[in-house]
Amino acid sequence: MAGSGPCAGGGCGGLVTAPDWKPGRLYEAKRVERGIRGLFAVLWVYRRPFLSSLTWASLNHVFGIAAVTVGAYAVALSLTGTAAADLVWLLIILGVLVLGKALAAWLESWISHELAFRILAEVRGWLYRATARIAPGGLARRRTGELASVAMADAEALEVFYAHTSIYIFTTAIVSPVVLMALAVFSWQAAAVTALVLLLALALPLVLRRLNQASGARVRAATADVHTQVIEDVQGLREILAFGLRTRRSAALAALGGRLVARQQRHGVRTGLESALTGSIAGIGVIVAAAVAAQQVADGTLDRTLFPVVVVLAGQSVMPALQLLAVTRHWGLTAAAAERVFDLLEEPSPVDRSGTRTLPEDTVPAIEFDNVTFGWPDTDHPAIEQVTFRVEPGETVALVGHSGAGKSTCAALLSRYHDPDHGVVSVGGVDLRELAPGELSRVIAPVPQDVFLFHDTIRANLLLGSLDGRPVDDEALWDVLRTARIDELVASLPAGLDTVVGERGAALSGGERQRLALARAVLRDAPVLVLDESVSQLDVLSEREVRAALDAVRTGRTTVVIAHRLSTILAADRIVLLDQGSVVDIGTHDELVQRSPIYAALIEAQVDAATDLVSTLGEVNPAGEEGRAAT
Ligand SMILES: Nc1ncnc2c1ncn2[C@@H]1O[C@H](COP(=O)(O)OP(=O)(O)OP(=O)(O)O)[C@@H](O)[C@H]1O
Repeated sequence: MAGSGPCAGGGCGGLVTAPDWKPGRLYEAKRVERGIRGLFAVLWVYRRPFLSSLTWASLNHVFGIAAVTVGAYAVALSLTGTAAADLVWLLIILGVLVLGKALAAWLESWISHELAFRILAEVRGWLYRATARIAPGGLARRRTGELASVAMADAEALEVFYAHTSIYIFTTAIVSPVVLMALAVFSWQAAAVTALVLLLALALPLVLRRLNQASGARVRAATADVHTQVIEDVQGLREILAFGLRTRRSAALAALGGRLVARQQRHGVRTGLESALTGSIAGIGVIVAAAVAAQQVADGTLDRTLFPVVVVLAGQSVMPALQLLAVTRHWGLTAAAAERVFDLLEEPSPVDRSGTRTLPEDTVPAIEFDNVTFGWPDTDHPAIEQVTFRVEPGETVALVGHSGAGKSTCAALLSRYHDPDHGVVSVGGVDLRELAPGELSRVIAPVPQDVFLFHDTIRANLLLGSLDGRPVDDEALWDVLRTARIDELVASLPAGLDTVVGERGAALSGGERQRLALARAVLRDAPVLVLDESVSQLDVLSEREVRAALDAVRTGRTTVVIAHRLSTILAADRIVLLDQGSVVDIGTHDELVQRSPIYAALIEAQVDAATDLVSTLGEVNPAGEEGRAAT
């Protein structure tokens, strides 16, 4: 887009590009609602192309009004007996004005739409960066569908404002007074009547603004609900089919759709009525102005050849306002969409990222929780309380405890999804809050339970681990695959590294996804690994492979693993035992078995589960062992 059109080069190409959302000067004005202030603040950023668009829009009006006025004057002259030859010069002027109007209309439409689409693209970029800034901690309260609705539908709804409303506001403010002044030259009485009626017509939407915005907000909220449910239903399609929920979910979606239609209808009827009313007021004003002018002609205070000119000018002075009033129908929706967009843009990050400290490269740091207390937002009790433990450089520590003990909360604090309410989490002796933004991801590689793989090739998914997107050759990729014990599988795939893994890695098994995630972490070469072990059952072979991969990957790294399986617990150097958010013991497996009844109970439960599994397998296939022994 940058290379073509009137926006290229000196036009929109010369735009001030805003790398991140920074409220403009106009934004500081507190008199108007935040969403609307935000809209104008963005316009301030793009003031140069906007001014260009506004100039062409004003010229479009001026040429149009002049053309109609000249035409009306020519008609009046011909009716009063002026020879056709004497009207030629008027017709030439008329032709020039008509051509000028066409050119101005074309340029106005071109620039204003290109400007609007550029702004929408920029707003989408800002929204994306805002989402990344507050993620993942700040996103917990928002549903994916709602976010998608803001980023797509609400952002899209701003187009009307940037391509039309903003221009019409200014053309009304510029053109109408100029035309009224021209009208006053011929009849100040007609000008006064028209001005009064114009103010009345414009005041109505302003007076009803709050009503309009409230009904617009209801429509946008209902739209977001529909989007959210559609996206959730697509994401949860497997569960919907598996549990036979199709009819129930369709009915719920239909109900949401019905509510949206009802709200849109009410909004449409209300705003339509408002438009009709304001249009009628303006129309009646022109009729009254014409009546005033007719009386002046009858009194002899206005030349009869100027009567059509007065009527035309009165009509044309309200034209920009009528255009504006036509789009103010959308105002409530635009304002509500803007409110939602700026809500997200300005949502504060749950963590302050202004730290500047770095850690020396090529060192393996220790991890320390020092008296850490943290409660999740919107909860009334801490998830972990006064947690203190240290993981020495190169050591593997397993966090162990019943469900809800606080293991994942510790991992979330280590990845800085949130900051502790009290106490300090540090790496290499540096409080995580003091680390420079990129440093945390250089030093700590998280391997989550629900590994996310993009619908892309194995190579592309692996390269996500490359620091700052540095190029990595195939040999290095095979090395990390070997370390994570997944090289043989990748080599056996028809397209090798170029095999597409499917949406969310659907073409791979749970164990393979985890090993790929481990390979990605190895590629990052972060000295600290935080692994949230999958709770879902892997088959014995997969578990063994993941186990071997983890053993290889954790060598030479400080590793914190949220352990759910006995084999992982046994492989750790030390164990931190959590219970109800507190550390109740720290030690080796042997030490804890000896002295901690909670730990002993946990291990017993694991052993019982394993025994149950073995006996179930025995019942299903009593000859299995012998059969295998014989082969
Ligand atoms: N995102 C969240 N928002 C609110 N509360 C949360 C959130 N995540 C965890 N909690 C709460 O914090 C407490 C500790 O949960 P946490 O997930 O850390 O335990 P866990 O030991 O990892 O459990 P599990 O083994 O079941 O994953 C629980 O009371 C849980 O309900």
